[in-house]
Amino acid sequence: MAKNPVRVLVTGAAGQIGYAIVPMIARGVMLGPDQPVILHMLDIEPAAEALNGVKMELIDAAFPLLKGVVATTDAQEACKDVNIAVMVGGFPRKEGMERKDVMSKNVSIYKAQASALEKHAASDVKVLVVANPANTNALILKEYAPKIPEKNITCLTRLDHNRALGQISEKLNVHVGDVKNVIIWGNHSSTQYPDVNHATVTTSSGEKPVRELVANDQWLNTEFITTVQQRGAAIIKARKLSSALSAASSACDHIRDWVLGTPKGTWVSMGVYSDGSYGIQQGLIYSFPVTCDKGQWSIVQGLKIDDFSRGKLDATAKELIEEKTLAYSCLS
Ligand SMILES: NC(=O)C1=CN([C@@H]2O[C@H](COP(=O)(O)OP(=O)(O)OC[C@H]3O[C@@H](n4cnc5c(N)ncnc54)[C@H](O)[C@@H]3O)[C@@H](O)[C@H]2O)C=CC1
Ligand SMILES: O=C([O-])CC(=O)C(=O)O
Repeated sequence: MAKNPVRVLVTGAAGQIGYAIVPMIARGVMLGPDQPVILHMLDIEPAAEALNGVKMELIDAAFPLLKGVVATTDAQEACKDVNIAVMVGGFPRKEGMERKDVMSKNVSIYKAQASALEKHAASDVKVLVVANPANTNALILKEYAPKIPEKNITCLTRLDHNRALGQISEKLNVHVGDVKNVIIWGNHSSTQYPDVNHATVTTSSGEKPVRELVANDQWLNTEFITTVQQRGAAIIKARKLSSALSAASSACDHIRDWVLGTPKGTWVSMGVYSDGSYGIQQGLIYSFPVTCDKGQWSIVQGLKIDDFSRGKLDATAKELIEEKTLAYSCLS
């Protein structure tokens, strides 16, 4: 029997990531090739015409799984009965703007959209915040939508995770699909800590630790980390636009694994509400290694954290605490 359609909201749908992600969702990349979807697309009034253009293209693409499209500038209408919400809409930093100005605009947007989601979305809606500052926007959304379970509000660090897999694959000249269990700890910012201490590569003679195969701790502890931390900036420099196809693809990976589960023996990175694991204070949205089963994520426990890693985990937590303080000062 055919499945009932799942309603998927994409905010900022007329933007770059929006344009890349909606055809992926309509093709089953996010929820599977047998899962019909109804797309809800939200953008703001100045982008209404462009948003309608995206809707026209979705109709023209004749996707068999796409059972309906809602394209609107009304947040309440956009959020109505949605099961999945991918929050991409936001205010980008413009020349001359201070970090506080960007933070102020975005936390106000996320406060308002939290209320629309809480009132109108399905009670078990799963939320993924992509727009920057992603962790702090997600935290604000959580605080202002108290009826949405905190476990249902996450932010995207899967792009950083995939970037780390990509760098190891390039370094070792192995297929990216054979590399697993890297970790992104902390903030989706340049303080994030890409950690390979538990990562492995599947080889013809079994699974081998990445550290052993790379055999270059100097590279792993310096250049590898900064390359992943700075990859977003490198893409902006090269494209004069920020990452869109990789961000869209990683957002699909995030939701797919969350809903359909992670493969046995594999974890992924997700920005989730800290429960105090690994000494990270509660009350932050922090990226941890997680496994997913039956629509629920769980933080991977018991990984050994050496002194080098401890310092990095704490430094990115410190930045998130500062962002949280700044966000609240913008809202007060
Ligand atoms: N977490 C991650 O890994 C990544 C995050 N990003 C972030 O994703 C966000 C979107 O990036 P792009 O698509 O490249 O930007 P973009 O500027 O092309 O698109 C953003 C869209 O959001 C819309 N928007 C603005 N305010 C809105 C509101 N209140 N409600 C609904 N829509 C609204 C804009 O009109 C625009 O269409 C940015 O904040 C970017 O920094 C980008 C790449 C990776
Ligand atoms: O900095 C940006 O706007 C883009 C971004 O988050 C990334 O590519 O990781």
